[in-house]
Amino acid sequence: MPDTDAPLIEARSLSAGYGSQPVVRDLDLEVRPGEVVALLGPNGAGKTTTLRALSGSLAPMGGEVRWLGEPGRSPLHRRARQGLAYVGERAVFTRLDTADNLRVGRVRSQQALELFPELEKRLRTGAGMLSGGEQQMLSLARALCRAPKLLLADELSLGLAPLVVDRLLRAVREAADRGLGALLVEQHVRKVLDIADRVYVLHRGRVTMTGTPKELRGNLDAIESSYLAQTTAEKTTYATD
Ligand SMILES: Nc1ncnc2c1ncn2[C@@H]1O[C@H](COP(=O)(O)OP(=O)(O)OP(=O)(O)O)[C@@H](O)[C@H]1O
Repeated sequence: MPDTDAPLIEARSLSAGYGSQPVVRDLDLEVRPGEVVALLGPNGAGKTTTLRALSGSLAPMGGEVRWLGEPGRSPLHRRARQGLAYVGERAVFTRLDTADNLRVGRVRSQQALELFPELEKRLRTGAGMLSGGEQQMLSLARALCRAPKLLLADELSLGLAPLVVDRLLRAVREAADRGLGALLVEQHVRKVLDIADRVYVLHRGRVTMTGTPKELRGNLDAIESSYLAQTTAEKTTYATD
């Protein structure tokens, strides 16, 4: 009998990067069905690189990624057919209207509207004219309505208003409650901890903390100040350049 709780995706001692330079080193991480996992860390920590290596769009430099229990590399398009959804920057066709964006994504409008009724009055609006939040609802609807097994999402809420962030995160939580596994890279630390089951904190390419949100709550200030420290360090570097 198949193990329904088996990890959808697993990284074991994963190293990944660009050229000969690893950005992420010795990373162990997994996502199981029904759980929302948050991947946190300051700018440049290697979060996007991790997602790219997990998705199959970046080859590991060391260690391995197992997708649906299988080791070895398969390209993103094949993983997509097998149930992996990747939502990065607002992935909408700006010259098409909302309804056509859904059609191209092979999603029925009705199904998308059940997820985000807000889009109903925007079905005939060009996606380029939608607000950032509406564009991200459209991207997420296209991903979730195809009933993926695993969602990898890179900063879903970048630059969006807090209420819209809540709305998007709630949609992911509800999909996870129906069996989706989700790995979310998020800058909204406190908001994502409200919906996450587990958290990994990445710093300079290594996991520095992992646990449940409850276990990490005591370290929230340290996590957030590592983001600020990064920003301050960058500013300092620029100032002395
Ligand atoms: N295509 C690339 N080629 C070379 N180096 C890259 C490339 N993409 C990212 N990097 C470098 O890898 C490091 C980690 O970047 P990555 O985007 O994974 O971090 P991140 O944690 O997602 O940060 P951010 O929150 O700023 O997106 C950075 O130093 C970045 O400059």
